[in-house]
Amino acid sequence: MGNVLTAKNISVRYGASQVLFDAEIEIGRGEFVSLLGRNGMGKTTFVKALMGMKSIESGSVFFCGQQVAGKPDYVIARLGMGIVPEGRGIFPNLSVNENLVATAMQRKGSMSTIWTVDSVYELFPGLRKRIQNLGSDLSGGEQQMLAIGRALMTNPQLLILDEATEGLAPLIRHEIWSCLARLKNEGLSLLVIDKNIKPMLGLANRHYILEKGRVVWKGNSSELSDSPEIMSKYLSL
Ligand SMILES: Nc1ncnc2c1ncn2[C@@H]1O[C@H](COP(=O)(O)OP(=O)(O)OP(=O)(O)O)[C@@H](O)[C@H]1O
Repeated sequence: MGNVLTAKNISVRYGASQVLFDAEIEIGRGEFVSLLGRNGMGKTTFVKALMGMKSIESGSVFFCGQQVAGKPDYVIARLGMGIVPEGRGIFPNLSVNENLVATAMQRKGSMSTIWTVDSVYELFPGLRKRIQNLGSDLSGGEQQMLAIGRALMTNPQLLILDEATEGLAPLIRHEIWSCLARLKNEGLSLLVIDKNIKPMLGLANRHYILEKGRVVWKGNSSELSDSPEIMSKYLSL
């Protein structure tokens, strides 16, 4: 079926300092891929470069069969790249319902579900109870669910999550992982940045490790599980 995303030779700098060096990633349709690495290794920057939120110095990004490198973020989003950003990015002064409606794109994504406010509330029943509450009134876990719901409302071809379980209680984290497992089972392609390696080993098909802006390792979950030296060298595990 081909890849939903193929990025090659991605180099990015902030002013004088280069933070990505020929980074690459491939995501097959329906694949769950993780992007791993310690703090400050370039994961968020890589995702921003793929999304058109950070300009790239060189490299190519094929998304859904189109070259999107250099295109603005709203064009790439419209093609179906959805993001749950670090820090969640919800509107604090809009209600839960308004937050969801704000990103809605009624179209067929890569899943059998066409996401509407109702299907998001069915995925996260807790959010339905908070329908009229402002974004700022929600707990951290509820905000995270709302951020995922917002991204699903775009009916994406690829969903990217940057540290979606950070700072959440174990039970809520578990709920987020179950949600991602369900989305994967329904055929959504996912790219996930997260520090919790154990659930990632269970869920992800393949992994990429970034170290100082370079992809230093890639492989599947059993290869990573069988490489304790890689995990301790690059992930401090
Ligand atoms: N806006 C910016 N201006 C200058 N340097 C930046 C900027 N954003 C990030 N950097 C630098 O780029 C490097 C990569 O940062 P990035 O946030 O992409 O890493 P990360 O792997 O996502 O880390 P974290 O898990 O801490 O978010 C770091 O050295 C960081 O200090």
